[in-house]
Amino acid sequence: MTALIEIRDAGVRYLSTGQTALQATGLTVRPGDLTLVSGPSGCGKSTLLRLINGLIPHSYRAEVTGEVLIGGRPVAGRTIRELSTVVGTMLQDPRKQIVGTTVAAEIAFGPENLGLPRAQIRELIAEVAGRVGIEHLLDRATAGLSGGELQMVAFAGVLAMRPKVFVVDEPLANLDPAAGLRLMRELRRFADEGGAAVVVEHRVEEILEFSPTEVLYLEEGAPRFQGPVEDFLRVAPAGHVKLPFSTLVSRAAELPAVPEPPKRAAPAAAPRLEYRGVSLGYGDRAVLSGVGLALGSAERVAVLGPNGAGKSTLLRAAVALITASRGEVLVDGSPVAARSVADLATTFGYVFQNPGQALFSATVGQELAFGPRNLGSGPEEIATRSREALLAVLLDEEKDIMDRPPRTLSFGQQRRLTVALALAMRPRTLILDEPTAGQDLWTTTEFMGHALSAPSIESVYFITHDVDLALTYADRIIVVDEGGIAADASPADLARDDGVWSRAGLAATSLVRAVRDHLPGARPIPHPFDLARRVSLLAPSTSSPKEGTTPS
Ligand SMILES: Nc1ncnc2c1ncn2[C@@H]1O[C@H](COP(=O)(O)OP(=O)(O)OP(=O)(O)O)[C@@H](O)[C@H]1O
Ligand SMILES: Nc1ncnc2c1ncn2[C@@H]1O[C@H](COP(=O)(O)OP(=O)(O)OP(=O)(O)O)[C@@H](O)[C@H]1O
Repeated sequence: MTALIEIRDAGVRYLSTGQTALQATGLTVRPGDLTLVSGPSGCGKSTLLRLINGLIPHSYRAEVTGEVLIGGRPVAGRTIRELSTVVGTMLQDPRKQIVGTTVAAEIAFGPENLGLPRAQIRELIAEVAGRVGIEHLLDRATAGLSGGELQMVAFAGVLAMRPKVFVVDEPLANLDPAAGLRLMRELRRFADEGGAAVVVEHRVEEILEFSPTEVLYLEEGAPRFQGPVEDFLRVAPAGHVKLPFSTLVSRAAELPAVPEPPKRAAPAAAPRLEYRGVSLGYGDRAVLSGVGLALGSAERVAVLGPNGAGKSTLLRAAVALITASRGEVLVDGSPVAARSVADLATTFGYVFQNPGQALFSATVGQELAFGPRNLGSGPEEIATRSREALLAVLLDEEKDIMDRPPRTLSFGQQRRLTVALALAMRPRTLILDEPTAGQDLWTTTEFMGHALSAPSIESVYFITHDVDLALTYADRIIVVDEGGIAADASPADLARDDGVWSRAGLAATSLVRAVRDHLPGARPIPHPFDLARRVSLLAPSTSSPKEGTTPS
């Protein structure tokens, strides 16, 4: 049987930086395969996908060695257009691939280019939208969709092209658990029907039930493990990929210990952010109504909820990116509308879901200087702030970082850069929309730890679909659903509240199940900051001998 993808001893060096991003990598994908690619942020996962879909060398200037065959034929000499009929790609940032102004037009775009008759296209739109659960969005403008909605629309657009192979770059970060499940089911079905899928994902636990055929684990651009998933679970670096809780417990001794960042008591009497009877929406689309909520100045608050529920909308109001149609939003006790831009910028460091919305300078150095310069900082002060911020997000050692154009960083590195931009303003509260997208577990733990230890930071409010991240980092979890605040509780109480959990479509991950089983009624998960503590607190009796080491 001809392999759909055959990569032999491939290497990639980007010409813009001279950096080798991939070396000595091989991969064979046959019909029926679902291949999982994992590895730390910046290890070369997206680079590998770009080799498969032809973006390298067509759209990125790069020196390529080795051999890449798609559908049995070398990619060299084939156009991206031709390759796109074989390989369907879902990028990490869906905004980069959506061309249709409405959702229906987006799904129709590929089939129209393939010259399919109108009636068939109409049927295809209905079928694909039904399969991925976006029928209700068909008439919507793509410009006004939430991050997760957009991701599913991009997926539907690719599905409608009927490719032979799907390559999907970190699909789960922006999706609520139900949508993630729908997407993974479609990919499995796609493979079972004779296609194949290559999925880049850190959240290994969530891919396991879809029986990946093979795992390729990259580190610093080279394969460190390649083989069956059962073997991978034994040797995978436990601090880097999200493994099932039982696997973590059995390998607790290997987990990195990261100290919990200091908490600074807040002298302020008023909450940092308060909503009094607040309604928010876009034009005549009401999203949230009658919200009453007070977030403290020294709290770590996670915001969970389904795609499109209004999580980003809620927090955008903190920095006046959206104005309440009713009620009042207060910052440190006074109306947000009355506060100056500079004042808001030093109160809240706001990090968008999509780095493209925040990065616009020619180099990382200019990007970092922009905010502090507007606050009146001089060159020395700017240099100090930039250095500190890069250190906090683990980008200080990246080659020639200050002179690099931001677009030459990996997606995860770009996301961390946007956190650095916020930190350079020395805000008191960080607001992070999906902080873990593009980040492996170790990077997340480290950079969240560093960021929260930054001297100015008193509190952090973060939006996430990663239930475990919310359980381990937050003091308090807020669930946004059905136009309002559906729950507001401590992580431990919320984990045990089966009602909210299923109503809001949250995933009962293996950690959630462990909380429910191991510590009935106790006050558990006292936001154990690091994994080792989390494991020891939840299952003190089960630490077993070290099994395997890092993959080799
Ligand atoms: N600029 C906009 N114009 C019109 N509607 C919008 C706009 N931005 C968001 N919406 C709609 O408002 C609702 C809430 O969007 P929001 O981005 O707050 O959701 P979210 O909970 O953050 O979702 P996700 O988990 O997918 O990021 C969605 O139905 C979305 O389609
Ligand atoms: N266009 C580019 N030009 C130069 N260097 C690049 C470019 N894109 C990525 N790199 C570099 O190549 C390396 C691999 O990047 P890649 O995007 O493949 O990583 P990744 O594993 O997908 O990361 P992430 O999980 O953070 O998205 C990184 O060091 C990155 O900085």
